[in-house]
Amino acid sequence: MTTSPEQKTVQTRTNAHAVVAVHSAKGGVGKSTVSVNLAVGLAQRGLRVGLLDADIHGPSATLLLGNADWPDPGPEPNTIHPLKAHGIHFISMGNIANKQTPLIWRGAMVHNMLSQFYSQVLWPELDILLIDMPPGTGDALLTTAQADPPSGVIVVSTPQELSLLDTVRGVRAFRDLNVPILGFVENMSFLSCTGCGYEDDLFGKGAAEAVAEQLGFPFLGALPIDSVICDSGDAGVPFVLARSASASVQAMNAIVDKVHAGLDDLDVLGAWSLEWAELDWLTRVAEPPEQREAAGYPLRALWQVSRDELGLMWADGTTQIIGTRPLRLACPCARCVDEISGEPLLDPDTVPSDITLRVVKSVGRYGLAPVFSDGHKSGIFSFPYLRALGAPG
Ligand SMILES: Nc1ncnc2c1ncn2[C@@H]1O[C@H](COP(=O)(O)OP(=O)(O)OP(=O)(O)O)[C@@H](O)[C@H]1O
Repeated sequence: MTTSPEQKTVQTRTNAHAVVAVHSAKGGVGKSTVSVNLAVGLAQRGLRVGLLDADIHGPSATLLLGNADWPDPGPEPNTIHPLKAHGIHFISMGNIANKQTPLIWRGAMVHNMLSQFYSQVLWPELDILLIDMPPGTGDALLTTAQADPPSGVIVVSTPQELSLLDTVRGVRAFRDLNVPILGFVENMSFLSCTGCGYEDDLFGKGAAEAVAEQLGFPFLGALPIDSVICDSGDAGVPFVLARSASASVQAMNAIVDKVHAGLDDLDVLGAWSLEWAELDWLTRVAEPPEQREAAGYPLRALWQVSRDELGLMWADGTTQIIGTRPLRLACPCARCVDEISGEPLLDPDTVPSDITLRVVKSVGRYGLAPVFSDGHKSGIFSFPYLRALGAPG
């Protein structure tokens, strides 16, 4: 994965309690099919769901959701409203590009377009924003991580050896960005004969599950090869909406239930944050929901000590005070630290001496994501990393 010089901080208007990426390192394995059905399935369970189709070269959401309308313009120049379909909000290049437009774009153009999906789409408040990632581990992955660091990633793979090799590569890329893997979905797992029910393990059913187990990640479920999945995709009606007892609909619903339960476990839906203030900072204290402490959450409170100092109280009662500039200089994200060598990439002279914070958001159960006043926000600071940053105050 490379950082091109054109890449800049991405401003975002996303307004979601949780951002979850759906990724497959290999193309055509059914990642968009899983994304769309997961989004609609979670909406059926009462969540406010958005879907950002980040596959700029090969957008699918427009077709799979059956809405090819142009987005309505927003009240401010260069802003648009997301589209709606089957109870979710979504945006896709397929709703913006002319069908005849060849989508052969350079990395920087993809980055710019994707950044606009974050900065110019007027997302409503969402419980969860799913990002349908393009295949591979290219620039889109970095743009996504910079714009709004995902709380987790769902990995989609078919069971073939070749697909799994790529999948492991993709998992490493997310691990380097400190994004936790929420689980694996095995698509096109087997072929079931609608006549006699005979199952043909065409590609080696269970291989993706075995890899998930080997790597220590949850397995979310397997989807069969089913013409209903393909036909409903072509018809723009997600198959999870079918009121049928078919094996694929049941399997998809089981996957949605597991993801839903996983979001609760990760506490991403009960996300909390601390808004920073220029004045009046003594009133700025944020406390995580009480039940978290019982569940072993390591942080008891977060507060603004002064204009440029952040206070943390850990569950064992110790407090720690960290200056906002040292915090910015310690950012562990892929733009500030070389992913492979671990060498620092951030030039300290580029960090303003009077830097402060705008907001500090919780990320799952494992850390905090600060948004700094210079616009930088791609760093996820795990709790152990934060604790190691400074002696208790
Ligand atoms: N389990 C399945 N059974 C039958 N057809 C499927 C299944 N999963 C996906 N498909 C079909 O395979 C095609 C590719 O699926 P999809 O677009 O979801 O893959 P993708 O991984 O997102 O592709 P891309 O790499 O282009 O982003 C679509 O026509 C879809 O309907």
